[in-house]
This record gives sequence, structure tokens and C-alpha cells, in this order.
Amino acid sequence: MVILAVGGYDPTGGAGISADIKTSHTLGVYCLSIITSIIPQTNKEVYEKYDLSKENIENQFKSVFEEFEIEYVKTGVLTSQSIDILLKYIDKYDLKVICDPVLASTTKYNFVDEKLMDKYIELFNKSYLITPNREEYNKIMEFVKNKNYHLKKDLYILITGIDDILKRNSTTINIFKGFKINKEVHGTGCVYSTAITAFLSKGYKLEDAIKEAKNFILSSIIYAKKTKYGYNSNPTYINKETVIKNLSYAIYLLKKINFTLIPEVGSNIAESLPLPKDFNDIASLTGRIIKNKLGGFYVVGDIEFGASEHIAKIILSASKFNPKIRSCMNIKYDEDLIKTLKEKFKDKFIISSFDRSEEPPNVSTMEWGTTIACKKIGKVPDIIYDKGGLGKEPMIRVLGKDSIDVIKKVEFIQKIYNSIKEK
Ligand SMILES: Cc1ncc(COP(=O)(O)OP(=O)(O)O)c(N)n1
Ligand SMILES: Cc1ncsc1CCOP(=O)(O)O
Repeated sequence: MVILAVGGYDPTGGAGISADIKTSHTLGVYCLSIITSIIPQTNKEVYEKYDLSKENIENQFKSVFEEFEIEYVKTGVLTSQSIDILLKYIDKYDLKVICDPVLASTTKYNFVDEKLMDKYIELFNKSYLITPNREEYNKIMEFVKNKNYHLKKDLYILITGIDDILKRNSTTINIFKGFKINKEVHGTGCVYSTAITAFLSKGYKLEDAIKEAKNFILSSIIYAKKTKYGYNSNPTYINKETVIKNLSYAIYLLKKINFTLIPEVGSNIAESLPLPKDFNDIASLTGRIIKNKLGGFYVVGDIEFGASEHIAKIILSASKFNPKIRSCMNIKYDEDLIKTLKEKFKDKFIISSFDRSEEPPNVSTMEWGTTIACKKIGKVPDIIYDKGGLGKEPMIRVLGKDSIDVIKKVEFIQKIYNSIKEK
């Protein structure tokens, strides 16, 4: 698959063409790119907008269309010159244009004047989809009304926000629910519209492309790159395939460990999609990891979503404190082990716990215990343990960013346990 991104260049890589290429590459789609303007900026301000010449943009278009067959084009920051050229190519190659009408930067630098707005309306009427945020949508509709312009009836308009509204011919077709994440990530809009374009190029129907891109953008916000003045887009794709592959490899690694920290109830390891809503967003073994009679263990069952209850509840609670924590495994409790980890490895493991005797009535122990353990230290620990209760085995739970991370922690913990027991 190939898409073309036409937009501005942001040297910090947060927005513009850099964000488009990162997004497309992450989604396995080859991204051609045409630069309209060079826009040095930070998360505090835009320094300038240097527009490339008509001739240079003409040659950029000429090169990509000479070298590639192109169906989908995503646009970011545009200039009059680049719109004039693009309009000709739309007609010549019957291009499907997804136009992200970037009227201004989040740092309030205007990219568009009235003359350019006229050009944008012309482009909208030759586009497949436009993806304005709510503010951009209102400005566009006010401009259209004031100038007595009209938008073509078959133009899809996705008004982006926490929830996104898909319209066509003034009719709402669908609403895509989202999450409010308190993190302003530079380039989010660019990444989102490019992700939609990439999924369309893979053959997704529009509403499926939007849905998948919405999930994608949440991961990219969660894993955004921290900068001096904010966060930059860091397109990250974690889907069911990613989770199943991680768990499969984690179990492969576990089998290479002399793993003996298996509780009587057995162990399970689980990993979730980003921001899991329920058990169905979390994969684990359908069985358990259980001891065999030779001092080793069996891995029982397959990897399936919705298979875990106890570990899933731990992940659901932990991810509310830190959405980067997507995996957990329960292992056998040992007092000396916890004591040693606390005393000698506090720089490697953050440890917290809960006491079952303090459990209030009518709660889920795993949800309540995990929440208590996180609140106690103000973050999600690497290890949550409890000393058991009436008919309840004491337990250690190891948490991490994914199941491979968890297994590597378990491997280290097992080595510490072995060294203690050898003494
Ligand atoms: C070169 C360039 N392209 C696009 C933008 C807009 O990015 P941002 O201001 O972060 O807005 P969203 O992408 O989040 O809508 C830019 N600043 N520079
Ligand atoms: C029984 C039990 N209790 C705490 S973890 C555990 C094993 C894993 O349970 P599940 O497979 O329901 O996550």
C-alpha cells in the first residue's frame, strides 16, 4: 500500500510530514511526501512559515506520480500554490483526498488567510473526506455561509474531538466515542487523519478506518514523546495481533526459565489492549500455568481474549492509574523473597501491597487490592503482594508495560528467589 502526504515540515517531528511518515510506516503503509512549507516550531510557538515555490512543489508532485501509482492523498498544511497543483492532479489521477484543514497550529499560529480559505473550499469540493476539529469546522461553515459557498453533498466531514462526528450532506452518519486523556500531544490531528488514510489504503471501509484510527491515536497519545515544553506524537500501534504475539513470546521466554514460583492456584499471565474497557480487551491463557510432578510446569490452554478474570481485574484497575501498564502475572508468594526485594532491590522494583483483612464488603478483591496498592504509593508498582486470608493463598503479582516486560521481571525475581533458597 502507498499513500501520499502533502503538508508542512516540522523539524521537531511532532506534526506535519514527519508525523505522517511515522504514522504510515507504523501501520505498514509506504508514505510518499510532498512538502509545501518549512515551519520551524516548538511546543510553545511557530517561528516562521517558509512556503516552497510553485516550481519546486510542481517537481515534487511530478517525481512521486512518475514513480508511483497513487490513490489516496492526505493533506496537512497547504499553500495556494500547492492547492492549485493538487487540484490538477486530483482530476488527472482521480485521487481520493483526505484533507485535514489545518487552519492554525495548536500554538495559535495562523496557517490560512481568506484567499487561501477560498482555495480550501475548492479543494473540499474535490475531496473524499475532511477532518476538521470542532473549531476548524465552525470556522469553515461560517466562511461558507458568509461567502454563500456550498460544500458538495457527498463530502464526508469528520468533526474530531473527544468523540468524533461523521457527517455527510448535513446528516450525522456515526459518532465515534473516545476517551479524554489529559495530555496535549503535538501533531495528534496529523497522525489521526494519516492513520485514517492508511487504513483506507488497506481497503478498510471509511467507518472501520475511522474506528481503527481512533484506537491507534489513543495508543499514540499514551506513548507520546515527552519534550521540554510538551509532548510530541509518537505513533504506536497496539492491536490484538500485537498482544497475542507478545503473550506468545512471553510464554516462549517463560519456558526458558527454571520457573518454580507457581502458586497452588496456578499462574496466569495477561496483556491488554491500550485503555482496556473490560475482560474482552485483555488476553491470557484459557488455562493456567501449573506445576508438574518433575519440579517443572505445564502451560495449559490457548491465548484468548476474555479468558482471564483475576489478572484481568488487576490490569483494568492498574491501567486507570497508568495506561502504559498493560500486563500482569501472578506468582507464588514468599516472605524472604519480598523482604530481599524490598531491602536490596528497591532501585529495581517498586513494591506495594494490600491486606485482605481490611477489605470492605461487596468489592472485587483484585480491583480493590490493586487500587489500594497503587493509591498507597501514588503510582502503579512493579509488584503487588498480599499475605493471603481465610482460604486465600498469599500472592505476588508482577505488573509491566507488556507481557514480555513482565516475564523479564519474573525471570529476575526467580533468580533472586533461587539465590535466597540456595543459602
Ligand atoms: C508542519 C505542521 N503541520 C501541522 C501542524 C498542526 O499540528 P498541531 O498544531 O499539533 O495540531 P494537530 O496536529 O494536533 O491538529 C503543525 N503545527 N505544523
Ligand atoms: C486464581 C487466581 N487468583 C489470583 S491470580 C489467579 C490465577 C489467574 O486467574 P485468572 O486466570 O482468572 O486471571
